[in-house]
Amino acid sequence: MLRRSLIEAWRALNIPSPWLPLLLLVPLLGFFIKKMRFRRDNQHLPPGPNRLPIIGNLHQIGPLPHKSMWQISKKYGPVVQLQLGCIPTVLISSAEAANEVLKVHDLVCCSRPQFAGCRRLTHNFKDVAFTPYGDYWKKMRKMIVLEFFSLKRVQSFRYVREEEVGLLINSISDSLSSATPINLTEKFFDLSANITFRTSFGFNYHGTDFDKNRFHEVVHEALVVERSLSADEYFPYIGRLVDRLTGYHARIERVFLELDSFLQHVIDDHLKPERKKEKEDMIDVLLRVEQEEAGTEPQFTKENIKAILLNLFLAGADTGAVTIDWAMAELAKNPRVMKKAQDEVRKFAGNKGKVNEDDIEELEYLNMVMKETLRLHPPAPLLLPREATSHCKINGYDINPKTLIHVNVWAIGRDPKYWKDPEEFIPERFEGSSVDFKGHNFEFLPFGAGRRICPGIQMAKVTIQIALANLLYCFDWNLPRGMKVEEMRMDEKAGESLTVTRNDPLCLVPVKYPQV
Ligand code: HEM
Repeated sequence: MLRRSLIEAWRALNIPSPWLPLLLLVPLLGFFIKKMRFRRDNQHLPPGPNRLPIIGNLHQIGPLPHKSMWQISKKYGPVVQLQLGCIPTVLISSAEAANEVLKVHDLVCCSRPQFAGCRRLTHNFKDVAFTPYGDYWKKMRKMIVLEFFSLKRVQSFRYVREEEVGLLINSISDSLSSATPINLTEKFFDLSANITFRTSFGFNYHGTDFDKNRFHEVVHEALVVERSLSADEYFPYIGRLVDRLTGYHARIERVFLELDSFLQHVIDDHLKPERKKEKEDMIDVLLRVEQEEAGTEPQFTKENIKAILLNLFLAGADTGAVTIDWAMAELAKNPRVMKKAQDEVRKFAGNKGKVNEDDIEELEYLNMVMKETLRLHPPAPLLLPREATSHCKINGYDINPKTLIHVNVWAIGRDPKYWKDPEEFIPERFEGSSVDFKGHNFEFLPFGAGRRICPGIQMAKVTIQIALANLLYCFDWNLPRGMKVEEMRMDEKAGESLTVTRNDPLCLVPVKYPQV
C-alpha cells in the first residue's frame, strides 16, 4: 500500500527514477541525525567556554597555546572541551585526568590526528611519531625501540657525545680571551645537531652542503609544519582556498623537498660500494631492515627510511638543545643552584680535566637540576597531539571518537596542588623523592606516558647530563657586563613550533675554572 502510494507520488511529481531511492533516504537520514543529536544532548561533555559561529574557540588560543589553554583550564576545570574550527578538542590539565588519558584509556587515546603537514613530511605517515595507532605503528615502534633505543645502542654512541661535548668546550675556550658574551643558544643547537647527525647519518653536519643557518631554519620550519594545522583542517572546503592564498601548501612543499633531497643524498651515499663503514649508524640499520623486510607486507621502502630518519633527527636535534639552554638560563638566574651544581661536579671530577659518561650517574644534584628544568620547561608542553579512536569517559565526561586531545604537561608541572612554590627553580624538591619522568608520575610528564611515551628518554638524558656536567665543570658563568640577575628574562618564544624555546638567545660570559 505504502509502496503503491509512493510510486504514484513519484509519477505525479515526475521525478526521474534514480532519485527515488535518494528521496527515500531523506527521512532515514533525518532519523539518524535526530538520534545522534539526541545522543549528544544526553552526553555529559566536558565544560568549556562559549563558542563563536564557525571559528568556535579558535580566537581564545594565543601565540603560546599551552598558556592560553592553562588560563581556560583554570576557569573550567582539568577536562575542558573546545571547538577549534570544526575540530572537537579536549584539554587535559591535571595529573588525575592525565592518568586516565595516558594510562586507564591509553589504548583509546593513543592515536594521532592526521594533519596535512605531517602527512606530507612523513610520506603519508610512514614514520613512527605521527602515524595513527595500528599494526604499522606497533611494528615500527618495536623496531626503533630495539634497534635505536636499547641500552646497548645508546652506549654505542657514547664516544660521539663525549667527542662533541669536548669540541663544544674547546670552542668556548677559544673565545675566552675576548671576555665577551657567547651566544650559547647557537652553540647548544650545534652540539645537539652534530650528535644527532653523527648518530643518524654517520657524519657531522658541518661537513654537509647544508648552510648552518639554513639548516637551523629548515629544522624550525619542519617543526612548525609538524605542529600547525592547515585552514582546510579547521574549515573544510573554504579553508582550501585560504591555504592557497596564504601559501601554506607551498611552505610545506618547500620544507618537504629540501629535507627529502638531503635525506635522499645521504641514503645514496650510504649505498655506495666504496663507502667505509666504521660503526653502524641509523641509516645503516634502516637499510639493513629494508633488506630483511624485503617481500613482506606492508613494504618497507626508502620512504619509510626517510620518514623515520626525519622523526629521529627532528626529535633529537631540537629538544636536547632547548633543555640544555633552559637549564643554563635557570642556573645563571639562580647563582645558589649554579654554585651547588658546580661544587658537586668539581668535587667529583677533581683534576680529571673533563667529566665522562661513567661519572654522570654519580652526580645526583645535576640530575635534580635536569628534572627541575624539565618540570618548568618541558620542550613539548602539550606532548604530541593525540586523537581518541572510540568513545571513552575521562573524569566522568564523555569523549567522542575523533576528538583531539592535548595534555598540558606544562600546566601540570606548575600546579600548586602538586608542587610547592611551583614557579621557583628549586632542584632540591626532587631530593629523596621517587618522582621521575619515566611516565609513572602523572604530575611530571615531560616525555609523555603510555604506549606513545618518548622512546628517546635515555638518549636525551645522557646527552643533557654530559653537556651540563662539562659546562659547569670547565667554566664559571657570568651575566653580560652590567646585567643583574633580576633583569634576566625567561620569556618563552611565541611561535608555531612544536618545541618552546626562550625568547632571547642565552648570552653568558665564560671564565675558565683554574683546575681544568
Ligand atoms: C629532552 C629531550 C626530549 C623530550 C622532552 C621529548 C619529548 C617527547 C614527547 C613529549 C613525545 C610525545 C609523547 C606522547 O605523545 O605521549 C615524544 C615522542 C617521541 N620522541 Fe621524544 N623527546 C626528547 C628527545 C628525543 C630523542 C633524543 C629522540 C630520538 C633520537 C626522540 C624520539 C621520539 C620519537 C620517535 C617519538 C614518537 C613516539 C611515538 O609516537 O610512538 N625524542 N618525545
